[in-house]
Amino acid sequence: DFPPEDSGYHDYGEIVAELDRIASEHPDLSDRFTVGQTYEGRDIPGIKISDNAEADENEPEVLFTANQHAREHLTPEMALYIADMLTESYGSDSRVTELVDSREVWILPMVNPDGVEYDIDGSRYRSWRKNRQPNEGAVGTDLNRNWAYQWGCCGGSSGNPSSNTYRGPSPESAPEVSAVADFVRGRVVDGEQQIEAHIDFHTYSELVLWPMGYTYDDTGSDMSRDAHETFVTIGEEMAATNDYTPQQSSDLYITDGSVNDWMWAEQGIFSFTFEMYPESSSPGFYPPDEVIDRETERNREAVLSLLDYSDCPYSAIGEEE
Ligand SMILES: CC(C)C[C@H](NS(N)(=O)=O)C(=O)O
Ligand SMILES: [Zn+2]
Repeated sequence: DFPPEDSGYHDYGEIVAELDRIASEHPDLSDRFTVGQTYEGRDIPGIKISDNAEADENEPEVLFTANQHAREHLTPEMALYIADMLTESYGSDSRVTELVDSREVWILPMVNPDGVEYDIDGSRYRSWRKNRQPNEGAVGTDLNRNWAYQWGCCGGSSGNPSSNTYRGPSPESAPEVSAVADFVRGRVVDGEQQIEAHIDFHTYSELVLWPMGYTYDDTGSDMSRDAHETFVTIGEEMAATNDYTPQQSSDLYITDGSVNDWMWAEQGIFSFTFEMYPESSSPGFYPPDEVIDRETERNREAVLSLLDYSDCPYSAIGEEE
């Protein structure tokens, strides 16, 4: 568990309990689900938020994922905030009500629970990033280098099992990545991916990032000019609401096998990364729990804006689909 002074953060059991609480308090607006198991056998928990949540209605879908990286403990709090905000404000905030009625929202607050539990199970934080899957002589695959698009292509990951950016022995070798990827592939209905947009929450640096990550090029065979313009327009609009810095992922550094590149290039999903608070290494990965409310609420408008655009992202640049 977290130390007493950080008891505001939720460990794996507490995240599951919170999702169960939300589902029991709002049975008409939510549906609990699991996308699969981690290496150590934990269920990867999820909640769907929508009116008639149990039904698959023909509405645009949006996915929020968090905690690919174990030590980034502010990120499951962000995902929990979204689930709470959408259910609590339903019926009182007309914008939220409209969005919940017309969208289907999938939330996976803790994609790497094995890593999270390992990070917090000692007398001090371990600064653990990867999952807990053993490799040759070292433990852990970096989930955000294990996705199957351009995996290991471009020097944006490591082939050394002890590296913190170890890409794994093969794409989707991490059960956590294959479980989430399978869930997303499962949202292709009659050949059409129902998920339109996605945010993967990380810490830290206060950035809004969009693909591609494996190349510095703005456009190419996997990123048309219209798609690039749409990413930039929506990304900059979201950054204007939370005062993060908007940029292409590769402007930060080259990554290969990242979730954003796979979501966009393989599934056509407008996929972003939010690097949350703080801006710099103090307090870095372990801000005090007093910042949770402020730093999750800070992204409220950005989340609502993406939900808005999800019925037609290209409308951001005045185009039809
Ligand atoms: C999304 C990418 C470009 C940045 C991310 N940074 S983090 N969250 O690991 O510090 C990462 O290295 O995976
Ligand atoms: Zn991260």
